[in-house]
Amino acid sequence: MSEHTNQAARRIRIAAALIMRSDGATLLVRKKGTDCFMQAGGKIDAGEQPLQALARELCEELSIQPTLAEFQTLGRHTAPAAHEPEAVVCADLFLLRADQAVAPASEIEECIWLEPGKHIAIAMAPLTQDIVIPLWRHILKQDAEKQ
Ligand SMILES: Nc1nc2c([nH]c(=O)n2[C@@H]2O[C@H](COP(=O)(O)OP(=O)(O)OP(=O)(O)O)[C@@H](O)[C@H]2O)c(=O)[nH]1
Repeated sequence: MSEHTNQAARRIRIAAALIMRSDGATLLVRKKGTDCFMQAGGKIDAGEQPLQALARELCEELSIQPTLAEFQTLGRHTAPAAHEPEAVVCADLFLLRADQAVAPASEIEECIWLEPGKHIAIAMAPLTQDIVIPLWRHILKQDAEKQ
């Protein structure tokens, strides 16, 4: 008899931010000991709502404290996890338009602002590369059409 195995990928539930400045630039972070850039945010703790988790992570990682009303939901998205080949991240993604200075803290080693139309050669987590960057470009296009 053949043996059937069900090796569903482990799901990591996170809340993550697409942070945009008024000039259209978007913020990516690199965590300590890692080599790829990703969204600010992190795991949703037991009993926490995604937005609550995100607000906590942004305060810890970037020293910013937006009000919950400043976030706009961008839905739930799944992608291969950046550093864990057997896992996927399932992310509640939120848009935050913010011009205040960010101060990387906690586990964040580096932050970069990606500017529209400028190419920077950096490694990105799959969620960022495949989902967030296309969403960012879509939002930039919508913003341009409104002007
Ligand atoms: N924050 C964030 N994590 C991501 C993204 N993409 C992605 O694969 N991940 C992965 O999702 C996991 C999030 O865990 P984390 O370690 O950043 O979250 P945390 O600060 O709440 O974790 P900890 O309290 O366990 O240290 C990591 O394995 C991270 O590599 C992303 O865009 N943003």
